[in-house]
Amino acid sequence: MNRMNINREPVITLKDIGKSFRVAKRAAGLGKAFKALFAREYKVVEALQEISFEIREGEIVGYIGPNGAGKSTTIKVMSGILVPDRGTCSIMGYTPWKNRVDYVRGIGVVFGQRSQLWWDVPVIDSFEMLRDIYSIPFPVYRANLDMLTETLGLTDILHVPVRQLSLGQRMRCEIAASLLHDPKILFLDEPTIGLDAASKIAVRQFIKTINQEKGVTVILTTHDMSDIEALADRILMIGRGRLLYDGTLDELRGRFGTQRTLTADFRTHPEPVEIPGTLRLSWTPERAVYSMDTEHVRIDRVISRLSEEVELLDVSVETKPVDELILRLYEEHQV
Ligand SMILES: Nc1ncnc2c1ncn2[C@@H]1O[C@H](COP(=O)(O)OP(=O)(O)OP(=O)(O)O)[C@@H](O)[C@H]1O
Repeated sequence: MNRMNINREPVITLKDIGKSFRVAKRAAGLGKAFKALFAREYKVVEALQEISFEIREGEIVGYIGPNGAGKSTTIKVMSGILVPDRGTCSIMGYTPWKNRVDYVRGIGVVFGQRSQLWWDVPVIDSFEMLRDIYSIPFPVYRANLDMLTETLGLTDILHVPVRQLSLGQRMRCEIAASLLHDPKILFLDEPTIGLDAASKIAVRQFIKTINQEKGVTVILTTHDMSDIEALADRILMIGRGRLLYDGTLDELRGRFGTQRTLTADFRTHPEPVEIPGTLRLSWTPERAVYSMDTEHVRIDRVISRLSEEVELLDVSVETKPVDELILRLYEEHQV
């Protein structure tokens, strides 16, 4: 994210948004299932409970949480697809579900699990239809199409029907489709789901570019913490419908920041070495991995203690990977 691009005024403001769903209870057993035919029982799922946050223009925000936490529901509310039960939402001055026709001209939405492209026609035909739907002036459409074709590498696939595309190719087309009308805000719901490593990197790079060069504000839900690490330095974490964390990745690192993992390579030494104050995560005759809290034990002491026992060839020290930090946060909030 380019901090210079960030405007101080919030472009998105959610206040006390709540949404519940009434879902039919599944009856267990034949007798109960038969009874349920006549008297359906329902339970209420509190998908969102008093969700409040602000996002400023130019930010890239990672919206994370375990399965069923309420991420997609929030994106649906913010993109005007779903009306919440309570609370207010103002995005670029619009209430998404009230001024939907005007509002959608300013936003782009990509649901990784669902397509906005027409399945049986070539990609370019879907793009042309979107040009009509959004009444995009021809010069704007042409310029955006050229830019998107080049940066997302679409030249060879524009004339292929969507159903023949690989997942990575389709996702690049979905992202292009969401940006043809020059939206100021982009909602991405799991944009890298199922993609191979190269496609993930390409998608991430592109998101970064449009944020930096066009100032597009990006809200991204993902289960892939490398997406978060590569793109978002602000994280909103939701669990069981409640907002549980709002902070930067660096703040999160700082919170669990004294944890380190030490990996040592050495000449063959089959017997494991215990080092007080550390937890030995693995030991093979040539490699050992220890974790430790640097508040309680000094790394140089651990290394010198180890070198008394083995002939060290290489040592590396790492902070906890982001995946682990997030897991700790989930554990802390019991979600
Ligand atoms: N249309 C619906 N009808 C009934 N329940 C729903 C509906 N949509 C969502 N829910 C429920 O609301 C809760 C939040 O769902 P949501 O899809 O927002 O979670 P999520 O964080 O996006 O999860 P995932 O990571 O699994 O996609 C879940 O308990 C889900 O079952």
